[in-house]
Amino acid sequence: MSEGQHSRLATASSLDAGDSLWQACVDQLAQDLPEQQFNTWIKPLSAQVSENFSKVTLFVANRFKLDWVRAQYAGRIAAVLEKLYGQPVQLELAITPRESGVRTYSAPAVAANAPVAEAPEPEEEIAPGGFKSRLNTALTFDTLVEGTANRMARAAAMHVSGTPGQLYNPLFIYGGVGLGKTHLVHAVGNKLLADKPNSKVLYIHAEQFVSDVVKAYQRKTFDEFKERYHSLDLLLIDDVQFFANKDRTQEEFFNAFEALLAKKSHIVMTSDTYPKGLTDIHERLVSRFDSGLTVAIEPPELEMRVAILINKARAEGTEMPEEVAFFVAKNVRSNVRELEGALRKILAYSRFNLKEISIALAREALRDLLSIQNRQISVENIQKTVADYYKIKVADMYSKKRPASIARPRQIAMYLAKELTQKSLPEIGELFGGRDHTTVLHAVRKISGERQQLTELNQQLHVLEQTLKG
Ligand SMILES: Nc1ncnc2c1ncn2[C@@H]1O[C@H](COP(=O)(O)OP(=O)(O)OP(=O)(O)O)[C@@H](O)[C@H]1O
Repeated sequence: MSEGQHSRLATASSLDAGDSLWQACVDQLAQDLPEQQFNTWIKPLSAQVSENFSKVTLFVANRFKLDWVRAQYAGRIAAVLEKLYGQPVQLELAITPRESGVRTYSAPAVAANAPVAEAPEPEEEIAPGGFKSRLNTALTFDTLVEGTANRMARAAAMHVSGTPGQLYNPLFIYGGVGLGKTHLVHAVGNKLLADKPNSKVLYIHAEQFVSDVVKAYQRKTFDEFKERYHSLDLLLIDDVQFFANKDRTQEEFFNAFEALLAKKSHIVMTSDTYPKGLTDIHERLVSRFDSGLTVAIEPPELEMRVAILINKARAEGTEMPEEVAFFVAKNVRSNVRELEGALRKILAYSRFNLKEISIALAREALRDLLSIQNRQISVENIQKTVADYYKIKVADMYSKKRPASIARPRQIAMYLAKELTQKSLPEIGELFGGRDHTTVLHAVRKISGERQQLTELNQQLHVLEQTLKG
């Protein structure tokens, strides 16, 4: 890299780099701290990073929080910043000025299933007439990379945003954490508002709906509540699994649901599981969830992960070489949120060290993450986890027995071994009692084909993958 490139990096991107440093720190803390602590104390912080990154000022809402963050977290935050930056960083805490003109960086929404009350307020789109849609305008179809994993869900969502109230009502989108469900529903709302700005669109997290019901109940304002919800053209509701065990909420949602469908308004829902997999939700609601179109979003496949990395890096003003994207995509497999975290670490690392992005740099920036992965996912671990899950003996993974009750879990374990480790087909065959690589290939193809067709198998694989990834 030339001298000129050095100074360009150091100056032109110093604001972005400050942003990246703080975001990388937040990502690390999200992994290190219990979710509750992270959401309460770290996520609401905003940071101001000095020009040369030697000083970071954190802004906290009030004196009480300032004292608490200083006592409980300042040391830890400083240590993470130092590790990321490679030099000691001076940390200061301050109370957020009321009319602050300073540019600060807020924590991104990194933690899964964060309680809505503590989530950062989304940018609110005020449609004519003053209706607040609560949409995040950054989450559009344009910024959502398409791949096999989300093709169907994306196509259905596109269709709904173009002609709401007709086909696929309700649209029920399900999948594991960080796979883009929230992004997709915001995209539906943003597209509809772009096409028809007078539409009444509302995005709401299921927990917020629960809390609206509780408030309406306490304040006896059910008429307003009903008017608000029943008058919508498009209701986007995220994470409906949170309705479990909330009877009153389920009743109100049922009413809203019926009212909206009757007037041909559209409902788009997301959940971490398919409707019949939901627990503690009334049957009449579950059957309605399933009465339109139910589509899954799968974990992104390799090519899609590569494309996501390259696109997101470009959006940050950086070209990520394809081989680096491939290296990262091979190693970070579980979901898009983790990919984003890995990308932020790499960008921050490259900016602070004034080094171009390469595989060596990515390996260095992600060393903690890679070592955790290498430690956790081994073929032995997969065999044990799958055997436990299907209640067979680990020894059956190597045995020659063929009854379906044993052969199938064995095929599932082979499939997972191919998916989650770097081992080749012959190596996997060897670890499964010296089987031929064609046997492994057959298992991998069979299970991945069936996974597309059989919801129950897909669900079991999701559970196994989550378990193995820790
Ligand atoms: N296909 C994609 N292309 C680009 N960005 C994506 C894609 N899928 C997900 N993302 C990004 O990944 C992050 C996580 O996605 P999102 O919050 O939508 O996940 P989710 O499925 O709703 O997860 P959770 O269940 O944890 O809420 C977001 O920043 C989102 O923009």
